[in-house]
Parts: sequence; C-alpha cells; structure tokens
Amino acid sequence: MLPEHENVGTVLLDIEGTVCPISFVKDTLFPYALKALSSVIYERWDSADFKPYRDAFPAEAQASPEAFETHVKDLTARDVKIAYLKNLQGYLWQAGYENGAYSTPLFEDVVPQLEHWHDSSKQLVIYSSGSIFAQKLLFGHVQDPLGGADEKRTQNLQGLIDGWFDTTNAGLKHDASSYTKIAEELGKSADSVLFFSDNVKEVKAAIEAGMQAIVVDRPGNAPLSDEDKSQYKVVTSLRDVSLSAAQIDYRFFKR
Ligand SMILES: CSCCC(=O)C(=O)COP(=O)(O)O
Ligand SMILES: [Mg+2]
Repeated sequence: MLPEHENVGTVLLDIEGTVCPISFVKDTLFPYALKALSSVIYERWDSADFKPYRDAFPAEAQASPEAFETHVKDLTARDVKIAYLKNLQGYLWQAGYENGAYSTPLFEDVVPQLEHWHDSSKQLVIYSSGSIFAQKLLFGHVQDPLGGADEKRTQNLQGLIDGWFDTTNAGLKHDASSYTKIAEELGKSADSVLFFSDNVKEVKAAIEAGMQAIVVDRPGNAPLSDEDKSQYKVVTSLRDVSLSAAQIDYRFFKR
C-alpha cells in the first residue's frame, strides 16, 4: 500500500492501459473500425453523417475512398493519436457497441474503486486520446461482471464520470499545458488533482503542471524501466491507492 494521497478532490484517469487492457483497443476496437470503414467509405462516402469525419482528414486522403482507407490503415498501424483519426474511430465504433459485437472489459478493481471514490464525493474525470464521443461509448457499454456467459449484458457507467477531456478540448497528453488547462477548466488547483496513466510521459507532464500523478502498470502494458520505477509512484491496481481521511473532510467544502 502506498502512502495516502492528500488533498485530492479530483481523480483524473487515462483509459487505455489504465482502466482497460491495451489489447481491447488494439485487438478488438482497431480491427473493428478498419472493417467498418471498408463498407462506410464505399456506401456512405458523401453521406451527411460521414462527410464531416472525411473532411477533417488532409486533402490527399480525401482524394478517393482507396486513398482514405490507406491513410487510416497507416495511422492506425502506427497508433497515431491525432484528433481526426480518433473522432473517426468513435464514429465507427458506435455500431459495434450498440449491436453487441463487443463491450468494455475494465480491470476488476476499476468499477469498485470508482464507485468508492464517487461515493466519497471525489470528482472523477477522464482524459484520453480517444475522442470524448468514444470515451462515452466505452464507459456506456461496460461488461457486467454479473452477466456471466452473456457478454452482451452491459452497464452504463457514464453517471460516475463528472468530466471528459480529449486532445481536442485539453491538448496533447505529453504537454504540461494540457494538465494546467484541465485543472483550470475544472476550477481546481492542480495539486488537488491525482492523475493515473500507463504512460510515463503523461505522468511526467501532469507532475510538471503541479498535479499528483501515478503510473499504472497493467498486464499487457509496455514494461517500465528501472529508472521509471524509481522516479514515479507505480501501482498495479487502483485499490492500492488510498485517499486520506483529510480529503474525505474536503467534500464538505467542495460543492
Ligand atoms: C476511449 S477510446 C479507446 C482508446 C483509444 O482510442 C485511445 O487512443 C486511448 O488512449 P489513452 O490516452 O486512453 O491511453
Ligand atoms: Mg493510456
């Protein structure tokens, strides 16, 4: 158990590699988006719903459906976190969530700990490279542990989340200025925000902005170096983090 974190009113959470496995994104969501794209670009190239996503891409990618598909495949293979790709992915994932092709596998500690923090009047906020639309889909279709063999039974956890940030409304996740902006938007002092991420560069940027921050080391994440482990607080479960009693008193002043 780590030392308690003090004066935390807001818990800011990354998604991929922090609350859900990287494999869900890479092996389920990304392939689904590419498959869905193949039909969308030929059937709905000029449709009113697809056109805004298409038009956000660079002109050379918009030259033809084939050029568009090649460009999206390349960005996806390189996991480029660029807003126009992330917005398109959200659009393409919606049908998969809604028709039950997949649902979100959160790590087992996540729902109980988020519920506990929510019940302790902590503000829970998401900051992911995935678009806000995609974040809401992901939290809106969480695998229900009581669902057993029925993988289609899902929970909507959006109600636990008090705020949503992506690269469009906050900025890039490696930039300290993005974390400053998030704290300002929330009306909180940076040091009252505790950020969790699998990505050491994101944790470094949050600390530079004055936030408290912890690296989350999950199965399937990139291995952390010894230097990272010595430099940053690292946990393998959100259960390992205790927010001190002093912060529980904080709720009386919060709202
Ligand atoms: C929330 S959408 C699915 C994840 C995704 O596309 C992504 O880029 C996640 O990046 P994160 O910043 O949450 O590591
Ligand atoms: Mg991540």
